[in-house]
Amino acid sequence: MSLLTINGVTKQFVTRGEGVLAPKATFTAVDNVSFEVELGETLAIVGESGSGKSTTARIAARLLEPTSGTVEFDGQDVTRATGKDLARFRNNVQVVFQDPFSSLNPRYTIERIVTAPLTYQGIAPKGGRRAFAQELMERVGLNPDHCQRYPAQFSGGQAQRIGIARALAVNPKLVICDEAVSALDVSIQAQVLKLLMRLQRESGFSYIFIAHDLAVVRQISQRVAVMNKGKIVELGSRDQIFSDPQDEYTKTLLAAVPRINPEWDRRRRSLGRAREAS
Ligand SMILES: Nc1ncnc2c1ncn2[C@@H]1O[C@H](COP(=O)(O)OP(=O)(O)OP(=O)(O)O)[C@@H](O)[C@H]1O
Repeated sequence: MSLLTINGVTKQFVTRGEGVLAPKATFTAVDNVSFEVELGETLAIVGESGSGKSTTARIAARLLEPTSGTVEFDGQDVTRATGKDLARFRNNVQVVFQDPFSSLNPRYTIERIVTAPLTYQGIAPKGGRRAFAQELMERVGLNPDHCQRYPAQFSGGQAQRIGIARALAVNPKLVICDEAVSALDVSIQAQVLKLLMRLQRESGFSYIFIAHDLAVVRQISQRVAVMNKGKIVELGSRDQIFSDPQDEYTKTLLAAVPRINPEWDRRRRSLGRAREAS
């Protein structure tokens, strides 16, 4: 049985009308999308800007209700779950967003931020909040003594590690990474990717990994869904998608990946390391 099943999901938005030149209209952002995520796997969703990746992710996380179709988690239909059922689902499905700073309250200490998911649910960690926060910090490769600091005292890569620590606090079964490494420098990106892969090996949860960057997707995913204009045009194993794409749009997307100049990449990496160290 799959962990998550997205079944024929469609999401329409009604755009605000602005007079006769731009009348009110219905826009289909996600169009009859279906896929499954197995426990322990990483499914990447790729596609150009506006193709519907984030809307699909938000529906999968129940941050948005679909116009039609269903979302099943662990065999339960959670499409319109409320109350305790929704709370249980939210425990199991965590989201890591693109901009780490915008999702961390600048006025809260890291200890308060990473333990917030427990606070919402009235759970008191056994050894106390401080020890729990310190353990999470260690798991994501941050100095546990820094848990009394504030978000502004961390670099972008470190802030994203804090976002990941917060997601792990409730022991989720599925983590949705929505462009989670896109805002980071290449070398920091590589470190965070390594961290995400290590955490998955340790805890066995699944990822839905949304990204523009196909090199990143190739590194982390086992299966890839390609979206175009709200539809999944192709879904297959990573190797099939990258070595033997069937759909014309997938072929175009792969052909558009720039070739990296090794010297330029080396410089970017050392610059990134220097920034992270400072
Ligand atoms: N709340 C909303 N109201 C109206 N239109 C929306 C809303 N949210 C998203 N859209 C539109 O739906 C389409 C899909 O957006 P979505 O953010 O899912 O795409 P995306 O593939 O994630 O793009 P990006 O990579 O740029 O984040 C876009 O055309 C977007 O403008």
